[in-house]
Amino acid sequence: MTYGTTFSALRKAAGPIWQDYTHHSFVERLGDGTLPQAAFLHYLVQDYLFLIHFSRAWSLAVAKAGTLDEMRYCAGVVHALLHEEMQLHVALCGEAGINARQLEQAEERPENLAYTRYVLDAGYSGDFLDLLTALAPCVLGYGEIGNRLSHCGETTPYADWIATYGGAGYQHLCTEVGALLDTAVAQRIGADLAASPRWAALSKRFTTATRLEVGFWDMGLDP
Ligand SMILES: Cc1ncc(C[n+]2csc(CCO)c2C)c(N)n1
Repeated sequence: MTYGTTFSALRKAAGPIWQDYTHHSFVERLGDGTLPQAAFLHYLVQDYLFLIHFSRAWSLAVAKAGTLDEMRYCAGVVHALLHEEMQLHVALCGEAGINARQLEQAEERPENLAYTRYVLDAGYSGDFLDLLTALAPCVLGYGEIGNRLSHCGETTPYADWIATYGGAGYQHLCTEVGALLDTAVAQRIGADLAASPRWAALSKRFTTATRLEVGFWDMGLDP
């Protein structure tokens, strides 16, 4: 699965840490069904809090956007996060007896705090591209994971989660976010991102966010 040329370059520059994220043992155990349910629920509760902050971060992208197209696109992601992705968590946790109020009142783990505030800071202290490169590993990494797990044909209790990220709707979103990134780079930097003075900092942001995704999976295995 490829989601545009900018993502491909950033992913390559991240080196083995990208594989650590997308092939983490949490992910492999979601795929083969051996992940304990307690670990999955712990992850979902933390992820619900994560998504609240990511909704803020995509809202900040609306404010940092340079064009109406960028604004409209990011506003659409905010809507999808608040009304769709978070509802998946409410439904899955509800089945396990955890209600929405309990989700909101859960205590944030430091790994979660580190990641979400890092991304928000990228947006507050930087521009639209800084924010988008910090957001990209989250969206596109889950795209790769969902795509891979949905084709491995294993039966697992986590099939609904896999179907969400491996399904056509989410894969389409990833293609669009990849294109948003390519267009944003083309409009601000030009054809050759890797040759621009901003490459090192943008690549570092992407790699740091990827490291924080690895930390999030590690946290998931440690309820
Ligand atoms: C730790 C963690 N990383 C990535 C995602 C996936 N995700 C988060 S925000 C977003 C934007 C578009 O819906 C997507 C796909 C997650 N849920 N939790």
